[in-house]
Amino acid sequence: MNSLGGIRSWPANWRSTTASMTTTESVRKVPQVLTVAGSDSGAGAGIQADLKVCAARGVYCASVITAVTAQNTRGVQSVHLLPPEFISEQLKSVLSDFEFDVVKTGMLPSTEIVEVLLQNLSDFPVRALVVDPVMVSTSGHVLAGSSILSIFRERLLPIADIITPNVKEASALLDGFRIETVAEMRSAAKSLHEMGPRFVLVKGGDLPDSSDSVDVYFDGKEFHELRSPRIATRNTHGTGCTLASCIAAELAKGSSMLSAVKVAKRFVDNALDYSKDIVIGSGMQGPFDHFFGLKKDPQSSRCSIFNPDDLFLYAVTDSRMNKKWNRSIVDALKAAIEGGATIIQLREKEAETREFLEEAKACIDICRSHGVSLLINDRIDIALACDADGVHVGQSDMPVDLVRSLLGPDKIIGVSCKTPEQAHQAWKDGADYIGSGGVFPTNTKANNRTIGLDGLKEVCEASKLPVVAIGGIGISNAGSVMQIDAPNLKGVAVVSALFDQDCVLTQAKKLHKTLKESKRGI
Ligand SMILES: Cc1ncc(COP(=O)(O)OP(=O)(O)O)c(N)n1
Ligand SMILES: Cc1ncsc1CCOP(=O)(O)O
Ligand SMILES: [Mg+2]
Repeated sequence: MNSLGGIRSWPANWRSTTASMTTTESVRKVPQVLTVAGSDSGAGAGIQADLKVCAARGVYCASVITAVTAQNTRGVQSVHLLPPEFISEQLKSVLSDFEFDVVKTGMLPSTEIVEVLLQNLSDFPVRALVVDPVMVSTSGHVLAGSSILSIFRERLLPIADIITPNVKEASALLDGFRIETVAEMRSAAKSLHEMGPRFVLVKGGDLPDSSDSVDVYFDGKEFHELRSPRIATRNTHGTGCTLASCIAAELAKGSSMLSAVKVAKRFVDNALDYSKDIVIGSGMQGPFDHFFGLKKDPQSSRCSIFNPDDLFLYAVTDSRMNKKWNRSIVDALKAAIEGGATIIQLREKEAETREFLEEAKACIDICRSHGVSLLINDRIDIALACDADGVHVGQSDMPVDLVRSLLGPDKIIGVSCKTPEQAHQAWKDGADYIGSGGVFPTNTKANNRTIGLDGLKEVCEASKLPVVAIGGIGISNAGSVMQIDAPNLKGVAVVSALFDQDCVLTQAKKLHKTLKESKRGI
């Protein structure tokens, strides 16, 4: 693991060994994951889910099968374990050939199978290990009994980079520790962390009586509660395998751990939402569609991992203000994020291209390590060059349909709109959100027409996209903005309220608190 919780780097010579096997000059390394798990004949979970999510996230996935299950949407009818020697043959075969970035484990149903895995991981060290301690199927069938608990605790967990138990699995690993609240999930995450994994994600999907699905992430120092609204659907078979494999895929592409976890959670939420009404099989646990990102309808075709709730406290940077207060962009961003900023836009109106790019790269590192998206203002070329999470463009910048075709389906695109017509066009052109304002007069952007709270409301009502309000917003008036009656108004974007201030951290915290209180009051 590197300092951001990403994965270890390859030895300096890996590229030359790979290059020696090809006749072409340039070698393109494809991110690679190995899944070591059980086969699900219904293809909703297990190896089949792992292969699908990795393919959907642009990562190659090889598979070592530990057990073959006869299962469908009604449950598990039968399980056949493969002989440990043959599992070892599979492991040797692929580990001696491929250069996996990440190994992900799922169903490891016997001590002997864990032993052969450990032996092979010691013969062929890998860069990162994601352990999904699969024990019971969604339908309640035991897939790995209590006999595996001690080898998990003593030998597998200590070498894992992250473990992803649900509450039942966390409880089993902790000798039956009762987990019924988020506070108990936190205690469980802490105790599991003491067993050796570098990161722990306790999944709260099965927690009784909660309207949100809350997962608790612990890095040994800090907890993060990752919340998303529950999606009413029967099609949840394979969510655990998908989440863990998506984490593995994102790590393989170079993400930090927190960022990988956030992307994976969002991927699962989006897949569940997209597939909530599909009918496959006659049972109670249907599979979902991992390829929602490839669908034909332009509005549903984007494999977007954008979460509109991220617009809650949108920090837009300003280099003149940083100069005035004598702080670096990196320090300003760190403070804003620590104070609660949920998305960042790098708005650089003065820098030369080279300087802007260097700045963007430094900011990307900070944002990725905190799992916060970074968008670039105006400059599509800079966004492409630094692989930012997206861009924000205005009505006189590059047209949105062209931006979408240049950036592809995954990137976030925001568009400034002052009128219902512009909002409709932004949606048609494939934007993800609208920035609407100036709501109040501002000194930050010259000659900017103020639309007021009424203008904002009119845009929100016409918009099929989520909206963030901008312009002259600060602690004193953020409440009045959030209280306009518009469910798609997701937050406020601010420049001077954070960055033209003595202490960015204090202002961010105060504004975050104000926004939370006004949201509660709605
Ligand atoms: C979130 C958000 N909303 C609106 C804007 C303004 O964009 P634009 O109209 O292109 O003006 P400039 O920022 O480029 O001056 C924004 N940047 N962010
Ligand atoms: C970029 C932008 N677009 C519309 S208003 C504005 C400036 C917002 O700055 P501030 O939050 O300091 O009023
Ligand atoms: Mg612009």
